[in-house]
Amino acid sequence: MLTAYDFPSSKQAEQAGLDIILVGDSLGMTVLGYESTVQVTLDDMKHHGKAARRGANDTFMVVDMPFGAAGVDEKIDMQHAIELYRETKANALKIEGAHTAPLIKKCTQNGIPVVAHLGLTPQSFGITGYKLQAASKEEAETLIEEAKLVQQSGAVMLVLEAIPSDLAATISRNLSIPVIGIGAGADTDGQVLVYHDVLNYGVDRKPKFVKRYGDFTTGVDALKAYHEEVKAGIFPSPEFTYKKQIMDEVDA
Ligand SMILES: Nc1nc(=O)c2c([nH]1)NC[C@@H]1CN(c3ccc(C(=O)N[C@@H](CCC(=O)O)C(=O)O)cc3)CN21
Ligand SMILES: CC(C)C(=O)C(=O)O
Ligand SMILES: [Mg+2]
Repeated sequence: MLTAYDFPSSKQAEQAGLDIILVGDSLGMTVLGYESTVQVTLDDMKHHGKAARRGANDTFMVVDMPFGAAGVDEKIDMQHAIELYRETKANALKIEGAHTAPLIKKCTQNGIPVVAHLGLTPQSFGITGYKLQAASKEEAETLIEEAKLVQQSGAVMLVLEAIPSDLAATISRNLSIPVIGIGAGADTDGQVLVYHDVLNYGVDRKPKFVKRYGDFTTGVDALKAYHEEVKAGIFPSPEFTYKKQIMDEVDA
């Protein structure tokens, strides 16, 4: 699983054969320049989800429910879920936190597949910070119970973020649904990373769990070359110019 947030990135993910595209609310930080995912709105997610779908019609696409849109008031949450699912043509919605178990159940009953997200849930960074979760025995036991709860509530998949790898392995073994890890070690059923982290594209922090497979910072060199060539009169050369044909016959 890889995040993608727009038409070209989802098209690339589909061309690369990724199994699942996640239109993550991390888009707030990677493409909108917000300080956290807390600024991301339902409209942001609809806008990007629709664009991502247009680039990848044949790939399973998960869209994040943003901060404040889920886990607050079940009636209103359901309206948000229905709108987001319908408008983006997502295959599933992802919802953070075990407190949303009743919403997972309601969505499932109404035909919306839900991906649960436990461990580090970035929408709660104000409470938890961005750090390893479930590091104590008590917290590990709580997380195991929460994972069972979201599965029982109907979740079709679980994302586990920033937890000890042995705990993630145990949860993956104990659940029947696929478990996708990020910063959760090698023993989950799948992995997810953020597009901009994988390609080193405009991100300045690198969490421990990020491996870079490409380097989009070369884009800056390309932009410099373009700028220099225009200033030096090198671009546009004849090969990039439409031919002269009018002015020979025009009185000016
Ligand atoms: N570009 C990007 N990649 C992500 O993986 C990501 C986002 N954005 N935005 C939403 C959340 C936030 N995430 C984050 C953000 C920061 C750390 C981080 O700095 N972790 C530190 C550990 C800090 C500590 O333990 O005190 C690290 O070095 O891994 C981790 C996950 C994961 N998600
Ligand atoms: C990091 C993944 C799991 C996510 O939720 C996101 O990209 O928003
Ligand atoms: Mg997210």
